[in-house]
Amino acid sequence: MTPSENVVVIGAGAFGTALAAVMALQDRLKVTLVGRNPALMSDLRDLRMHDGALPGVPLPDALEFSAEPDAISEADIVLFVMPSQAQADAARHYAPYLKHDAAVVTCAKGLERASGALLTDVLERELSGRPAAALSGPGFAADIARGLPTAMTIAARDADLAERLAQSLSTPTFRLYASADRVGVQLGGALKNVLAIACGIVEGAGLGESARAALISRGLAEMSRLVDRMGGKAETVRGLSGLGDLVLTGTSHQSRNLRYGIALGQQTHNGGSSELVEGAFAAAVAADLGRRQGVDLPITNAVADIIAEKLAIPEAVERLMTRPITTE
Ligand SMILES: NC(=O)C1=CN([C@@H]2O[C@H](COP(=O)(O)OP(=O)(O)OC[C@H]3O[C@@H](n4cnc5c(N)ncnc54)[C@H](OP(=O)(O)O)[C@@H]3O)[C@@H](O)[C@H]2O)C=CC1
Ligand SMILES: O=C(CO)COP(=O)(O)O
Repeated sequence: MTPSENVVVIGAGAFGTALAAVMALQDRLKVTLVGRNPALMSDLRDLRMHDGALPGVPLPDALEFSAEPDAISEADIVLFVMPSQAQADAARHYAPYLKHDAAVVTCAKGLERASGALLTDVLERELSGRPAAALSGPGFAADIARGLPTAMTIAARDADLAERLAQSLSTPTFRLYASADRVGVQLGGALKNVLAIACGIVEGAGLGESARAALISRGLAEMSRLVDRMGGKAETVRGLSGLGDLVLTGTSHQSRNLRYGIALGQQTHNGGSSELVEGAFAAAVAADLGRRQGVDLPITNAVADIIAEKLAIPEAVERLMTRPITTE
């Protein structure tokens, strides 16, 4: 079958490689993984393995690799899969090579540190207003790349675009749901990382499983309040990108955010992790957003203060537990 759509995934880390690998198994898609390191891209092409990002996972023969920015020039759909704080730079770098009608999708989970902006707004700012979609939800790169069943959400302001992207990019093992709530989907993805750190702190400090359940539940309430205030739908946070991803990363040791929180809770964190921990950036940004929007985010604020070493864990627990009694 001749592929009917051309997909480029920019960012050859764990998630970018996993998305490219699962999509390249579909005959209807021509998929290219674009990275910025020519030696790595050449190795991936030759070895069909990315041991640095996805050890032991073979990459499909149909997947193409490039380190050249003009590899995106024929793409119908371009996925930006680098850390949140690199999205603006990457968009600026690749903008001159984008086809005029290409759909662009951010696959990072976070907020821009300098502005507090959602990443779809960052892409639209850097790409002259071209409409951007966001992909988020529960799915570890290793699970996706191994073909384990996963479901995520793709959100665009235009519901037709979200549905078209969900149809195009879904596979028999990687199922996408369409949403028109970009705000809810992206705040869910950014805040769940902060709450996963909170769950890790609870685990690392030995505060118990009951405390973790309370955090997940009250964390979800916090997410809903911010989403509502920012113009999204509170019900979105009960979906894949809120509750789904919070349950996954708040309980699984595969999560880098959870592991970072555990190290904080055990007081073994040495401040210098080489892993990407999106929630460590998002905590302060979300806390600031909450203050500016007048939204109460007690768990997020506590995580931000613990990371900034302004608050010790026992004080954080006392602060959360002695808040005025209220209704649920
Ligand atoms: N891993 C996972 O399971 C999931 C991750 N995500 C999200 O995906 C995003 C990326 O995470 P992940 O892939 O795990 O991270 P990794 O650390 O594995 O990879 C990040 C990749 O981004 C590349 N990169 C960094 N800056 C730029 C830039 N300016 N231009 C182009 N490429 C750049 C890096 O390239 P280089 O090596 O050259 O520095 C690297 O290949 C995060 O926001 C994360 O939350 C979402 C769902 C699942
Ligand atoms: O977002 C993820 C899975 O949905 C990955 O979580 P971590 O970034 O915490 O590893």
